[in-house]
This record gives sequence, C-alpha cells and structure tokens, in this order.
Amino acid sequence: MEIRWPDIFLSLGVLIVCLIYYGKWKYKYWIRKKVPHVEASFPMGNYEVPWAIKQGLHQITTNIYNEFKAKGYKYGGAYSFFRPMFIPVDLDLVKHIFIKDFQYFTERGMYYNGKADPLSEHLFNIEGTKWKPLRNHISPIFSSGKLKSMFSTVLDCGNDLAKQIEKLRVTQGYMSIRELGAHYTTNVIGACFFDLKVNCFENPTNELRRHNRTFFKNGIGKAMRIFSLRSFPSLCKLLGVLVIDKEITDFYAKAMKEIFDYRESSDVKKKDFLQLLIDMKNGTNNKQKMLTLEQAAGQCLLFFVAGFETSSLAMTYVFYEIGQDQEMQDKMREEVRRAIKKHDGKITYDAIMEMTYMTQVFTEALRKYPIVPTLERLTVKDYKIPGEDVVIEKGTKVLISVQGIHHDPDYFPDPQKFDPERFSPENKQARHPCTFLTFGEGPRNCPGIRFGVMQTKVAMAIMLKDYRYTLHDKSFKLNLTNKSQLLAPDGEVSNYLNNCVYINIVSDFNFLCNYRLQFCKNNRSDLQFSYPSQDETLISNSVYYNY
Ligand code: HEM
Repeated sequence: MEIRWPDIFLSLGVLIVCLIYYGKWKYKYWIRKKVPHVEASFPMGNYEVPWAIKQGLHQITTNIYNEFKAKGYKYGGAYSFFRPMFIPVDLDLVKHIFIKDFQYFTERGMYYNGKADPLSEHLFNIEGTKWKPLRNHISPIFSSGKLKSMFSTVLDCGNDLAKQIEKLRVTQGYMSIRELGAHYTTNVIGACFFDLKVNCFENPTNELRRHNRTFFKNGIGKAMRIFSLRSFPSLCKLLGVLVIDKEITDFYAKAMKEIFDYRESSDVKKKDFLQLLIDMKNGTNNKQKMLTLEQAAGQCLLFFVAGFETSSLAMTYVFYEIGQDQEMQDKMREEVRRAIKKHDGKITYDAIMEMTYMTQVFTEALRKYPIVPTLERLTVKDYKIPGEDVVIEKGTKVLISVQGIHHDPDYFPDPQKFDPERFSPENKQARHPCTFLTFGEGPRNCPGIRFGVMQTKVAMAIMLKDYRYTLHDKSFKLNLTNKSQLLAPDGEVSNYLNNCVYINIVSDFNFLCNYRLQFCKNNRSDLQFSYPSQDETLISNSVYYNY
C-alpha cells in the first residue's frame, strides 16, 4: 500500500489541533466551576514533564498552596496534565475532607492492578469498599496491648543497634544515620510482624534490604511510569502497566509463600500479624476468607515499605537537627537517663512513654520535614463545599499540601526554625488539629503511628543514652529531593552512603566527653562520635544496657 505522506501529516495536524482545543477547553474547567485557580499551560497543566522534573509534585503543590493562601482563597484548582486537582487551604475544609465528610473521600485514587500486579492490591492503594473490612481487621494489630507485647522484640533489635553503634564507633567513628536507621527498622518490622530475624547489621546487602531499597529508587523510568499511572490510569490498567518492579513482586511473593507455608505447617500458633494474614487467606479462626496469597503478600510488602523508610527518615531528620544543637541533645539525653533510672536502670515501655521531650523533638522534626509532603484523596461522590455553592465533582483528585501547612507562618511562626516547644501540650492544644498532618488524618490515616513512634523512640533512647553526636562538616546543608514520593535527602536513594546524614559517634558516659559532629565530604552529613577511653565505654554499657 502506498504511503501518502501529505495525508498522514494532515491527519496528525488535525489531531494536534484537536488536542490543543481539547486541552484549552479542559483548562477552563475551574473557570466553569467558578473556582479560583492557577493558570495551566499545555500540555502538562501546572506540573512538569517527568523527564525534566525541577520541582516535583510536592513542591509545586506547596507553591500553589502558598499562592492561594497569599490571595486569601479558602481553596483553589490546578491541573495535572488535563486532570483537575482540587487544593484546599482552609483548615476547616481540610478537616471536613479528612474527618467529618470522609464518606465522600474514602479513597486516595491510587493506581493498582490486581491482575497484572497482584501485590499492588494492598491497604494503601485499594478503594473504599475493599479497604474498610481489611482496615478493620488489620487495625487491632496496633492496639496498646499488642504494642506492649511487641516491645521486648523491638528492644532486642535495639540491642543489636547498640552493638552496631559501638562497632562503628570503634572502627570508623561515624555512620550514616539513614542507613543505620533503615537497617534497624527493617530488623524491627521483620521481627515484630513476620517473626523473621533479618540481621541487616550483619548482612546489610541481604535480599530483603536490597529489594526494599529498590522500591524507593528514583529515576527517569520510574518518574515516567508514575506520571502515566497518575494521568492515564484506565489506559495503564488496560495495558497491564506494573506499579511495583517485577523483581520485587517475585521476591516478596516467593518469600511470603515460604513464610506462610512454614508457619502453617508448624504447630506454632501466635496472635500476630502473620497469623492474621494466614487466617484472612484461609478463612480460619473466625476470620472471613478475604485475601489471596498474593494479596496477603501485598500487605506484607506494604508493612515493610511503609514502616521502615518513614521511621529511618524520621531518625535522619532528628539527628540532623540535634547534631547541630548540643543543648537540645543534652536535654533529650538527660530525659532518657532519668527515665531509665526511674525504671530500675531498664528501658521499658513505660520509660519510653515518659520521654515526652523526645516526642516533642521527634514531632517537630516531622513538622519541619513532613515525610509524606502531599496527602491525596479522591472524591467518590459529588461533594458540596459547606457554606458555598461549589460542588467538587466525583472523580476529582484532592491534594492536601502537608508541606504548605507545616510551613505556614500563620500556624508555625518562623517555620524554618527547629523548635520542639511548638509541641508542648499547651501549644499543641492551641492549634487547629489539622495543622500537623505527618501521619495523615481521619479514618484513612496511618494505622502504624504509635508503632512508628515507639520503634523510633527506642532507637533514639538507645543512641542517646551513651553517645553524643555532632555534625562532621558544620557547613553541610541538608538538601531535600523533590523527585521521590517521600521527602528524602537528595541523591540516589539506592546509594545511601552518598546522600545521607552521617553521624559521628562519641561515647558520652558523663556528659563531659568531647564531641565533634562532622558531616562527611561530598554532600554527606554525618554524626560523628569522639572517643572515650575503653573503660568508660565498658562502664557506660554495663550501667545502661539491660539485655
Ligand atoms: C514515622 C513513621 C511513619 C510515617 C510518617 C507514616 C506516614 C503515613 C502517612 C502520611 C500515611 C497516609 C495517611 C493518609 O492518607 O491520611 C500512611 C499510611 C499508612 N501507613 Fe504509615 N507512617 C509511618 C509508619 C508506619 C508504620 C511503622 C507502619 C506499619 C508497620 C505504617 C503503615 C501504614 C499503612 C498500612 C498505611 C495505609 C493506611 C490506609 O490506607 O488505611 N506506617 N502512613
């Protein structure tokens, strides 16, 4: 057949003109709805092409929030490609969306593909009707009783952390706090939820750790995929586009099958997460049969990735800040030592709960560095904004700028300042409840909050009671990446050693040790320790370690 180039060019030209007109019509959506908005440009709307990201979804959403706020708008609209995005600014409206009118916003509108990519069908991604029963079954795993029963396991992992710190102190004198934190939290999640001894300290490149790292790895390919999944979810579903790398899916599916088989074939019966998943898979122990093997493996993957990276980033930000403020660090250390002393020299669950100043520091770190900087909801039925004539249509994506709210001087004056007093009981009480959104809000918030806080506080108590940390390079400035789904230190996530806060370790038996915190060269921030005599370390360990 003869190729008629003029016809092809003509058809293409018509297609492009139609697309431009379609885009222009689409970009009038918020005008038609009489909603204030930011001007969009063809074809990306207000966001960026995935291969040339300068600011990323989070920073752009924060900029839009700031623009609306400055103009006194309570909300406004934007576009990602041709898709309208609704951005609330007013905190009462945010509260309606998260809590009071949750029934209109039960989903995040995340892409998943149960057929091609069964592990993507997990609690975080699934839609409201599937989500509710699963969440109801999973939530009790985080009850106070369960947390207390997991505490000794967390402490065992803390014991391994203490040994690793001492080893690093003696051998190199510094460490990457993010790497150390990720090893520790992977060990904790493995032990508490999957009855696994992961041993990341002894074997830092084990398969689980390697795949978990890859999960958060950035790159153009991944950016393009996320862009496609967000912009054309139906087409992606049709084409069987994968959310999770096949290698990771295969690893988790195989590993989890082995773990399930082992537990099912043994006589061991524990009341833990693993057993809960087995019961939901088999319909045993009065549980409805509601998960396939792959879906159960998907929940395992979610627990690992939701639990380890968030908490290790939290540790990174805390130590970056207290590495620069020795007074604050001393105050935390004193509190830790006081609580341990009160509890017969032991780190107990109650001792950890009593470390309230530490909680303030931790919370302020998560205020200044919100690990999930944008929260998402999907409008599942038409929603009339209270007191206004505007209706947010079913299918509209809602983006809540956590970063914008956390850095809004109306709620947090001098937002760049790190000030744990912002979270004193009185100051907390005086603020709107939706000003702190690091763990999300409402029925679809993070169920792992208390566990995440507990594992991080145990690590911090263990790290602070005997050691002091200072920045290696005082001029180091922590750069954050806009390209990751999480707010993370800039650099290649797969190579933690090149982009993380490094900390130097100083044994600190009697508060009088010299310390120096140095950041490593090449954009590394390290906490560094100074070296006490061997005797001091031994005495220190024998006084405070109770394992
Ligand atoms: C510092 C630690 C953590 C932070 C900052 C964090 C943050 C978040 C955020 C922002 C969300 C979304 C909430 C929303 O949309 O309203 C979320 C959801 C979730 N998180 Fe966490 N998280 C942390 C630790 C954990 C841990 C330790 C686990 C489990 C072991 C966990 C499991 C989950 C799950 C399962 C969801 C999905 C909930 C649902 O859709 O029903 N998280 N987390």
